Amino acid sequence: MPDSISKTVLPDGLQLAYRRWGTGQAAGQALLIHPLALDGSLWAPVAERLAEKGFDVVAPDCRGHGQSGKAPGPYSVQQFGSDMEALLDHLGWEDAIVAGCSMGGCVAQALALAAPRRLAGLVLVDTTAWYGPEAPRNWGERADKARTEGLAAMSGFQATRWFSDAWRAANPGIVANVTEIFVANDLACYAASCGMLGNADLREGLEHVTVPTNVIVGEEDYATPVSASEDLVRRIPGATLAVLPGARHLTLVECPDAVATALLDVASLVAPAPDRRRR
Ligand SMILES: O=C(O)CC1=CCC(=O)O1
Repeated sequence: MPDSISKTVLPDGLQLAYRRWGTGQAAGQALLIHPLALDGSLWAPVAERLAEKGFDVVAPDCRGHGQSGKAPGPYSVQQFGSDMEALLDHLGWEDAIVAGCSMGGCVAQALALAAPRRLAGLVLVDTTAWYGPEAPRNWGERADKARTEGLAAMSGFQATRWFSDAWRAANPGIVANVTEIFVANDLACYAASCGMLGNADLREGLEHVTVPTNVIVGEEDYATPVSASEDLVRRIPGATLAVLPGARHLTLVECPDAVATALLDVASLVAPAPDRRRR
């Protein structure tokens, strides 16, 4: 369980909710950004492992998600990234190791491009820099399906995208919890988030990322396949790739040990604070 659930007010007046583990601990600071139509609670298994190692960990609910304000769209990954920067300001964190899964990975990249000094390290989990030329149409169709059929009708499709067959069979309670979070989404915010991903293109500028970066992906991820992670590794100087055998899209839930290890590995490469300030 997180130590607390808090809210801050963003510059446009919207409330941003966040969970925090290991409050004030000094081993490092980690900001964890969740996937589409889910919330910061998805990071709990990873956050608990980091807090056990002395990290101060925060996982927000992005705008339009979870307990954060339901601003109308359109949304952009740049807006979500600037929300994260406002959260860092609120926390008094000059920088943090920033990890994002799927949509959260796109937001983490947007933050890295817009405000590179706010990152001490970067961990990109089951994500992509670009969903490809068909993305606006594909994500538009996903939003239309949600509007016409409702999110509950999509939950079976989502569960098979999120988790491997064996893991779903072994963990029905967790699958039910994640599905419950998905189904509770505000439809307009879900559609705006789909539109955001359809338009997201973070490819330009990733060659300038200088912080230690780990990219991690499930071997069976067909939402953001291994090739998308390989592309990230080609673009980001010095980035390393871990492919998790047998796992699918939500490795933060399916393989929390591996994802926590990816964060700790990045933390071990982070320069001391005075050197980071000089960047
Ligand atoms: O495609 C999916 O269903 C999964 C997904 C895409 C973006 C995200 O955050 O989750």
